[in-house]
Amino acid sequence: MSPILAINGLSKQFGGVTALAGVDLAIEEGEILGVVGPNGSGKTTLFNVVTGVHRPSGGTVLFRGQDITGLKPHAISRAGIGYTFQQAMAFAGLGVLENVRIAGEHVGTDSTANPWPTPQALLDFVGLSAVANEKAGVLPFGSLRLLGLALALATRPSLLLLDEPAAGLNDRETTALVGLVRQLPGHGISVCVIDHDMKLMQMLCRRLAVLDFGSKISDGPTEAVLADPKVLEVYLGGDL
Ligand SMILES: Nc1ncnc2c1ncn2[C@@H]1O[C@H](COP(=O)(O)OP(=O)(O)OP(=O)(O)O)[C@@H](O)[C@H]1O
Repeated sequence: MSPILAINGLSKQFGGVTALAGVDLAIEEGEILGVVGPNGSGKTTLFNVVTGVHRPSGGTVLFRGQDITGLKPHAISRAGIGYTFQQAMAFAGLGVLENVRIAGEHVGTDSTANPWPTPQALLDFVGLSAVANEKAGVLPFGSLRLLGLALALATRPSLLLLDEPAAGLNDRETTALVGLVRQLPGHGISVCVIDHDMKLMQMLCRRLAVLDFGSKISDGPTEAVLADPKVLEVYLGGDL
């Protein structure tokens, strides 16, 4: 099967800084792929280029075989790529359910069956039904993260990019999040996740790709990648 996302020779310069230096990466249909790497290795830039926040300096991004390189974020969202931010993004003054409703209005949909046909169904899925009518701004941090996931899912992605989804969550909240994300491929949603937490990545991902100074240095089954001498060298003295 061809990959849902094919990244070829992707590069990004910020002035004199090379954030991405010719990255090739494929995300397969139905997988949960992890992307790891030290601070500043280019992970968020990779997501920002795929989602159209930044234009690449070179290379291409194919989504389901279509060239989406350099398209605007709304066009990429409409094509079916969803994104959660490191900071949960919601309208603080609006209700939780209202936030999900609005997120679902501002995107196109593809022809795939919608596993959560209503905003309420999405809130049930992420476990926030009890606070449906609360203002988003009063939610505790962990719930705000779950709302961020619901907002991304409301855009009906077939590929979801998660940027440090468990940052700041306690163990119970992280376990809940892992349980939700693992269900996504069963709903037709492929996932690519960035995180520094290797335990989380081992729970979520059968495959990892590792970036270092903007280049991919390893890519394969999670256990093999974590034992790769090149990866161990990068993380020497770190938290691997
Ligand atoms: N908008 C920008 N302008 C200038 N430089 C940038 C910009 N965004 C990222 N960079 C630089 O590009 C490099 C890669 O940064 P990026 O945020 O992609 O790394 P990262 O792997 O996501 O890091 P972290 O794990 O700390 O989030 C860094 O040197 C960073 O300073």
